Amino acid sequence: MMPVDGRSIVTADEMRAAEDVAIAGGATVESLMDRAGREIATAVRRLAGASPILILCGPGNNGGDGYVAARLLKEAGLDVRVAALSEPRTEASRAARHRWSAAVEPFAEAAPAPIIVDALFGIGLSRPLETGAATKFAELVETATLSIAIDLPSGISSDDGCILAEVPSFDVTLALGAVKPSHLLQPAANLCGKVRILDIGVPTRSRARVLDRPALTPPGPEAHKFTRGMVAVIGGAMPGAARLASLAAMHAGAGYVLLLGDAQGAPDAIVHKPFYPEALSDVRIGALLVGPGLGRDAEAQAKLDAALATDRPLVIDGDALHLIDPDAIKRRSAPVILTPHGGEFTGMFGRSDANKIDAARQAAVRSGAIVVFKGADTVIAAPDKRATVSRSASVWLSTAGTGDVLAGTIAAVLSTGIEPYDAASAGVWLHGDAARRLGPAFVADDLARALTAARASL
Ligand SMILES: NC(=O)C1=CN([C@@H]2O[C@H](COP(=O)(O)OP(=O)(O)OC[C@H]3O[C@@H](n4cnc5c(N)ncnc54)[C@H](O)[C@@H]3O)[C@@H](O)[C@H]2O)[C@H](O)CC1
Ligand SMILES: [K+]
Repeated sequence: MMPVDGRSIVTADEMRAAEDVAIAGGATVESLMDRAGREIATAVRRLAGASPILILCGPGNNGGDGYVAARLLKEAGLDVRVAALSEPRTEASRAARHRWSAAVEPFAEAAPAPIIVDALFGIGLSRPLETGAATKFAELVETATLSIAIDLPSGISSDDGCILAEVPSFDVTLALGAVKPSHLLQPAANLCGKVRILDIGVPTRSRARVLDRPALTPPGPEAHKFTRGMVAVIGGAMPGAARLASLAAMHAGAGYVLLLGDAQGAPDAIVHKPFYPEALSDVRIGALLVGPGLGRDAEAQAKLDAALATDRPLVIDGDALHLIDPDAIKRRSAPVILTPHGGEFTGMFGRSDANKIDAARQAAVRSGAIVVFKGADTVIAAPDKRATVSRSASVWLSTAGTGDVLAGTIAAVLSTGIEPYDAASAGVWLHGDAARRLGPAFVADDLARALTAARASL
């Protein structure tokens, strides 16, 4: 059972293509299923101990994996029952069913068990479970002491984070071969519990990955405040937001933070001046941040235009996202990172039918910028189609000012001169780690200060 951080995210089609490559290389569906079943049995044994197990098998190869695992767990001496939703319909799952020598209970009549293993549907789910089956399924999962989904909780579609019918939430999901988008994208991700990957011997390729702990180096002995990174934050109508972003930039490791606006109450370490456009052309500025609390009036627009006119790397957040034309960003030669939440994203790029990963990619291609599409399932995408998805963030991040903190954090990392996509990813990681450290009910100021500990942990 492998943790998911840093691993590739593959769609159902990419998984099937990987399976085809393995089969062209000499594997068979049966051999892949045997391997998957063996890995599942080992994982379930580790998780379940000696408790009685009920495995729910569906008609496809997900069900086939369930029959193989059931046989191996029974051979290992465990108390295992199988209930099937219908007869197996694929050749491999029929063969696996055939090798299960004990009874197969009708699904509708299956008695509960402490351990439930869901092998009803995996990446092949194409429509919601029928109402009766969905109700029975929820009952069995909810009364179990431990519920384990094989590949995906049955009822969620693999690639878009959507829940097709009411699906109970699981304690553990064992992703076969690789994580799929719905293990990370909301609302489906919330039903998966802990996600672990089982190696089934099918190598996968993808340009999408799960966010991993970044490799940021500490300052060297020759470092000074400007080589550590200088961040300039443009203040506006709501000065608290820019102050918060400045505070975050300091705690995320910037060497010098210049706040161009009202700095009342900000720490003395933050240098402050009234806004003047020429200040933005200082060649020592490693990252310019515009947007938090900027306002949306003519003055705000003028400040944004001044920022866009410089050749400094730029983070655009909050109000500035409402003022900017995404197609205009492409004309800039220096890097741009956009940090929209859902509403800002739709406002800028319109509604998209694509999943959140592809929507962020399309926005990155259109704007030529790195797009940080925020949420509990933040996606970072680059114009070259690289994408990184953050594991579910702390629910306590849903409080005022945390977006300003993220923007300041990303600006701090960007100011050190590292590649913008890596800077955005590292910023998202530091922000999430700071939130994890704080636990419940923190305020954005605490979050900014907790970045010191997050940064120190790298
Ligand atoms: N990808 C791999 O390398 C391996 C995957 N394995 C496992 O196989 C499943 C995918 O199997 P597949 O047969 O394609 O799909 P499912 O088992 O998810 O089920 C599809 C099956 O069910 C029918 N169906 C779809 N939705 C419903 C519904 N709501 N109600 C009733 N019937 C439905 C559909 O028509 C099909 O007949 C993957 O997740 C892994 O678990 C291999 O075992 C190992 C290699
Ligand atoms: K399943």
